[in-house]
Amino acid sequence: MTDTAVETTGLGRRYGKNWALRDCSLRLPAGRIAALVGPNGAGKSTLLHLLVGLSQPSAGSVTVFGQAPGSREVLDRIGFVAQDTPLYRDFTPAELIEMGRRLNRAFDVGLARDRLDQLGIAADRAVGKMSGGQRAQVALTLALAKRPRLLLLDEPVASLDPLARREFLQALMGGVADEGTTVLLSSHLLGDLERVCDHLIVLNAGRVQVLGGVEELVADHRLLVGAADLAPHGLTVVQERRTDRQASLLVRGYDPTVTHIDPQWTVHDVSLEDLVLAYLANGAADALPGPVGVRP
Ligand SMILES: Nc1ncnc2c1ncn2[C@@H]1O[C@H](COP(=O)(O)OP(=O)(O)OP(=O)(O)O)[C@@H](O)[C@H]1O
Repeated sequence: MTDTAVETTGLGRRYGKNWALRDCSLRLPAGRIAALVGPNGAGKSTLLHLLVGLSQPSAGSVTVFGQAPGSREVLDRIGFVAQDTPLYRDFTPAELIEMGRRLNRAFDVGLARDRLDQLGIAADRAVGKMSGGQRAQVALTLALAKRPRLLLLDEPVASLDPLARREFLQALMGGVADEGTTVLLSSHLLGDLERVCDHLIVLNAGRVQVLGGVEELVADHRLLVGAADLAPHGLTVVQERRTDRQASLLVRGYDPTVTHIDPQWTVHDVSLEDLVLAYLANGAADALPGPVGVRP
């Protein structure tokens, strides 16, 4: 038994000349709910596919619970909901549940049926005739019924309405809190992620840009606002915005006992959304474990 769910070292995946993922080194402790965030084309699906063994590394290495991805033993422990929730469209949920039971040794048929019942999703209707949101719920149900130790979700809530999204995330939280499941959840909906995730991975242009616990990261950043001509110096600035008179600086590692700022300047907490957007806007800044870094 290992307390590390996912570990990658120098992991890279290239398509032709282009690196979809480069030099990715990260560790995801077991039991965490991690947000995987980044702009379109940042490499999120590529990373998830490498973890499931659907794609092979071009460089570096990856382990899931200490083993190479793709083996039967590892696959038994992973639930994966791919982007656009591909399901056999002519099949009904009842048939998909039966297929899940035959393919997975630990498949929980009762859990799957009960969950669909609660959601009011008919077990005997072809999934191809369902709405995108209902299909997403069926796909999540099948993944949860595997009782996975690692749940990988590639933009699972994109097609859900706000109520369904909340239900989905609550079910996710409930399910994983009971079971201690590790979750890696790719999404563009930063507000949702802030509520459910305790760990953050930001990918930008194929690289890991930010990595760490959400609480620690949020606590380590501040927004400083004040007159532009009195702007403080010597701070690690992630993003700077200026008008003629005013400046606002999103900074990392601000310590009021060390850095003096003008009393007219104000200091504000940041949300996870502020933090992620600031890093994405400044591709040269990063917040990785280890020394504060600005890449050459
Ligand atoms: N099979 C493939 N063949 C060629 N290029 C690919 C392939 N899969 C992904 N890519 C490229 O790799 C890069 C990363 O793609 P990926 O799908 O991992 O991004 P993403 O972060 O999941 O994006 P999105 O948020 O749009 O889903 C993109 O430039 C994409 O065009």
